[in-house]
Amino acid sequence: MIRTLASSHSVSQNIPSSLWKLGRLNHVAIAVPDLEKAQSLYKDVLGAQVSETVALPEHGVYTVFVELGNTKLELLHPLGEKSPITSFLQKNKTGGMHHICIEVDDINAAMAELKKKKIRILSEEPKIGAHGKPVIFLHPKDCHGVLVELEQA
Ligand SMILES: C[C@@H](C(=O)O)C(=O)SCCNC(=O)CCNC(=O)[C@H](O)C(C)(C)COP(=O)(O)OP(=O)(O)OC[C@H]1O[C@@H](n2cnc3c(N)ncnc32)[C@H](O)[C@@H]1OP(=O)(O)O
Ligand SMILES: [Co+2]
Repeated sequence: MIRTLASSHSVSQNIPSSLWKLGRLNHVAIAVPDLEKAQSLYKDVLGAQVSETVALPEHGVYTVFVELGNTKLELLHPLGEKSPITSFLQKNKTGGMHHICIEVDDINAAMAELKKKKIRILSEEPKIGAHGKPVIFLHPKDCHGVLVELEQA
């Protein structure tokens, strides 16, 4: 149902009764064809605090984190022949927004419920993500065109 916003700014709350809930936005990930150039943009041009490059062979990516205070950017570059971001970069040659990562308080409960709701989860089990915590990915075609990563808070 569509509600027209008049004088009130209250947002209608429709909280499903589930065993888990969404938390903070952990990061927004950007896939880039040249990691050093992207690192330099955020560090030298925009003046952000930027991490070293970390290789995550389990995920097939190199990552760099940019600190933004309320959240982070994750710069991604393919690692290895089977990187999950290779075809994305072939389609988006100058790079582009690749996924968002939202924290959850119980990733196993989230996984069980989302499976029941026919949202495709892109691994059999959670993997350990860039912050040493379990993560899963939800298929972009089941999330209105956005690849969604869920990370155990
Ligand atoms: C370290 C960790 C962390 O932060 O802790 C990370 O983030 S690791 C970050 C890297 N890891 C991951 O992304 C893992 C999960 N991702 C995957 O398994 C894959 O990337 C898929 C999402 C399945 C897509 O794989 P691939 O691009 O090879 O498949 P595909 O070319 O057949 O794509 C299927 C359809 O999805 C679309 N598609 C592909 N990637 C997309 C994306 N990032 N956002 C939105 N749509 C996307 C394609 O355009 C295509 O749509 P059309 O059919 O309409 O053309
Ligand atoms: Co990520």
